[in-house]
Amino acid sequence: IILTQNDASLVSSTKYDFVIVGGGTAGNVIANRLTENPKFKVLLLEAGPSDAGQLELQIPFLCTHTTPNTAWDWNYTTVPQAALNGVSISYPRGHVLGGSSSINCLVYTRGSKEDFDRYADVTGDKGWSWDNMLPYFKKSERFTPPADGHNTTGQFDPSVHGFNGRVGVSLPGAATAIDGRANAAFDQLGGEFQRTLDYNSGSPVGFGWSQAVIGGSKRSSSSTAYLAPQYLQRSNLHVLVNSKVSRILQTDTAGGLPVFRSVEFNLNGAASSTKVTASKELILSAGSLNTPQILLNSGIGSSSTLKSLHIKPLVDLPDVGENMGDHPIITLAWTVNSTQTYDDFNRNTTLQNQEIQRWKQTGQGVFVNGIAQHIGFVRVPDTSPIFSKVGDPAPGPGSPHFEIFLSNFLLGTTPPTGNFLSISSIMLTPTARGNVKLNSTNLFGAPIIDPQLLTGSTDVPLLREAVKSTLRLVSASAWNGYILAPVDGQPTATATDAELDMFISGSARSAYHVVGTSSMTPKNAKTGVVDPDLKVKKVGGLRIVDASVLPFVPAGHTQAATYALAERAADLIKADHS
Ligand SMILES: Cc1cc2nc3c(=O)[nH]c(=O)nc-3n(C[C@H](O)[C@H](O)[C@H](O)COP(=O)(O)OP(=O)(O)OC[C@H]3O[C@@H](n4cnc5c(N)ncnc54)[C@H](O)[C@@H]3O)c2cc1C
Repeated sequence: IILTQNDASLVSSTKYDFVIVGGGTAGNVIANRLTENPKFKVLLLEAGPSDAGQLELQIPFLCTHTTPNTAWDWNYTTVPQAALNGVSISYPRGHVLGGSSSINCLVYTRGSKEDFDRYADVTGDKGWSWDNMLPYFKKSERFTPPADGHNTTGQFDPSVHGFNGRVGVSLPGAATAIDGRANAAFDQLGGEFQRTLDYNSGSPVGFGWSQAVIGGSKRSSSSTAYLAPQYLQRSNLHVLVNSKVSRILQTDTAGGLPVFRSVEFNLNGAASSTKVTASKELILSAGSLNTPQILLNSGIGSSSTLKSLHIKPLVDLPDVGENMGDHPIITLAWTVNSTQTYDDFNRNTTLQNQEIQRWKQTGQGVFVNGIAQHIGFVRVPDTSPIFSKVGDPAPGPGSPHFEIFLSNFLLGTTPPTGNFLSISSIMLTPTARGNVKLNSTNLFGAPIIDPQLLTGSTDVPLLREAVKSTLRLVSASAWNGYILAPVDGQPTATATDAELDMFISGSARSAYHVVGTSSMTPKNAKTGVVDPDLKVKKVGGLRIVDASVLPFVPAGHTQAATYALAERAADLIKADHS
């Protein structure tokens, strides 16, 4: 049941087996799976509001309207980014039930087999390998016919998908004016643009139809999927929204280790805090930025840094908040000779409202689609000079270095007139590592976020390859008569590397795929924050289950990996308490 402010005393007087901090992508999976056992009493604490009834969170096309500067976003900003001409960039995170899965851009990509095999290698736990994780991808997924009911034969590989899980995943539900030309361009050019049946098979290289977290015509989030009414009816699940956890507290000592099973939270911004204690485990699922913030505020982190902030160090774990990995993204755009793009739906509120009515009444139309119709993954050849000094940052020879996706509109701020095609590239194998730290003047306010985007030695060269590849894609004759001109200031095929690099430093941003700030390392390793079973090192009673535990960002948008890791985590937790 979703509790209200009036139920605070019920929470204080209930004995919970598990308390989960953060009702986001991963946290709701854990809440759902643990309460499958009627003997477990679970409290889920979410800082943001409920997502119920919010159209912008439900309509796939409106995903770009959910952030920044909304009540559903933590509205974070990074520190100035040296490789981005010193600008501070907006860094959204979901602040609502469902977390970032309620506000993200819905793209469903898993990464490569080798990403997961590398997780297994670096943690010493084969459980994180692709072969072991594929059943968890399938367990979380409910592959669903697209809204327009078109024949999807040959557009995906059913053998790698789940059809009975929780999160709806679907191919595009409305055809767009660029579909035919995009497919023709892939086929004309071949090579790096070769098509693949399904990039979610573990071997992503190739281009195909986009897959998005859409069930029917609606966004499928961890809230709509894992906290659907039939699960919220469970009497052993209490969900408290508008409840911001400030820190966790040591409850006792076991086996020489401090045990942390209590949390302190403030309901609806109240000045006084409430405390609850889990009898079995506390699970932090506050995401890659807030999980380390909570740990640090609780005295778990680098002891010397904590001392300098006048926080009593309780557990020395210097890697808390370090090892941050994220994907840089850059979007190119062209004006096009068509009135069939989606730009008018972004700039004209009358048209937008008409389309919202159509979506509500029929579940059809433009708004059933997310941001991309086609997605492809490209691997830079092994012989590239980029790799000659430092080697290939990809986890293996079957993994891509960048992703390209096509949008039938200008992805970014829509100008008053014009029709556009956008092609965005995401550099998938960053070696830059950033960090998140407490803000010394406001420990519980926004943390200091520094992803250090594009500062790894192969980062700019690989993003430059992505831009070159995009320029080759638009050179296909399939676009003749359609693409008119690049938008102002954008490089063309004759640009030098120096010109491309200038464009990159002026235009690259984050794809918001931040991971790694509570990294998994082998049991007994001196580095890292959690063991491969996601238990926090050097303490008892505490696990972390969210994207922050992934030691490397996978070659894909990060929600699919987060769902799968949370599904496995739920099994690990259940097994420990069976
Ligand atoms: C704008 C945007 C677009 C994206 N687009 C895509 C995409 O298209 N495809 C894709 O796969 N991935 C995308 N991502 C990334 C993906 O959504 C995230 O990697 C993933 O959802 C992270 O899941 P999580 O469980 O780690 O954290 P989250 O889902 O962010 O959950 C953390 C939850 O904890 C809550 N919380 C935090 N601190 C506290 C506290 N102190 N007390 C109580 N609760 C707290 C938060 O409010 C939130 O609900 C996008 C992300 C963003 C921000």
